[in-house]
Amino acid sequence: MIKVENLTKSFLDYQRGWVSAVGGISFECHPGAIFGLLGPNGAGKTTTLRILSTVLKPTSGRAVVAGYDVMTDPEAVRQNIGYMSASTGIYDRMSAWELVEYFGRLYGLTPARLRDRMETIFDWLQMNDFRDILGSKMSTGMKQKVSIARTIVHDPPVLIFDEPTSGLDVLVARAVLQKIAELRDQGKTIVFSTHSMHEVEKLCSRVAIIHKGRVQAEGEPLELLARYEQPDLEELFFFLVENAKGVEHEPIVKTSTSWDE
Ligand SMILES: Nc1ncnc2c1ncn2[C@@H]1O[C@H](COP(=O)(O)OP(=O)(O)OP(=O)(O)O)[C@@H](O)[C@H]1O
Repeated sequence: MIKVENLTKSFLDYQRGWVSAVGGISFECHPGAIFGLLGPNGAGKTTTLRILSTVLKPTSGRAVVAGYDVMTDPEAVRQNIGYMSASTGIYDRMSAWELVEYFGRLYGLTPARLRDRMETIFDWLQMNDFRDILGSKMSTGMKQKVSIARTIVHDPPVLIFDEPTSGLDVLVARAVLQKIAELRDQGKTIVFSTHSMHEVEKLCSRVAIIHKGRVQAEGEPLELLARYEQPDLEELFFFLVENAKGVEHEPIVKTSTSWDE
């Protein structure tokens, strides 16, 4: 499961001073459930997910993923998650099979276990027709399937998807959402970020609406509509964004051209 407590992250940006990208986010997500982070551009979704996947260190607060603290046990966290970001790449000169195999080896799977996992995944994602196609020749839909395959090859209990349908046509997006729902039904703990209220309605058992680095509301979608007396998620979203409280940017305290990554 995932437990996030009062997580914050600030960056030093030489034009804006200290930017508080995440200003005290808390939530929990359990096995067999999908937790959605819904927010506009710059809300702090990617930063939160990058902390959960140990790419970034938090400024303060705590995040426990699959039983391991991201600060004190990042290696164990990485073994237990699959993280798919917008830049989860496909290599032009590797075939679908070679790429997934390569990531399986990086995760330390034995040859027999890796072979078994790959046969299962290639069947499940219907990738057998393009096993030997190079990345440079793949369609967007094929690439997205390979990205999912490389994310789950080591069968991690926790999956983190950063805007997994961004830039996809409706057919490919629908197929991706269907597979995420099936992973949930297999008992995975899933957190994903999106701009799409429709995706939240379809998939998420709980959602945090994030704006200006803060959780503006968190709960079950239907319960949130009742709590804020809004007719649908779209109205709720605009209501919360219009009334959002944010984290103020602190003034520049020193000059720097480096970003705190
Ligand atoms: N490395 C960095 N240095 C400085 N500021 C950063 C850095 N990374 C993110 N930010 C700032 O933090 C804020 C939150 O960014 P983040 O990428 O987490 O938002 P997001 O919700 O994922 O948005 P999007 O939907 O556009 O990806 C933004 O103001 C962004 O400019």
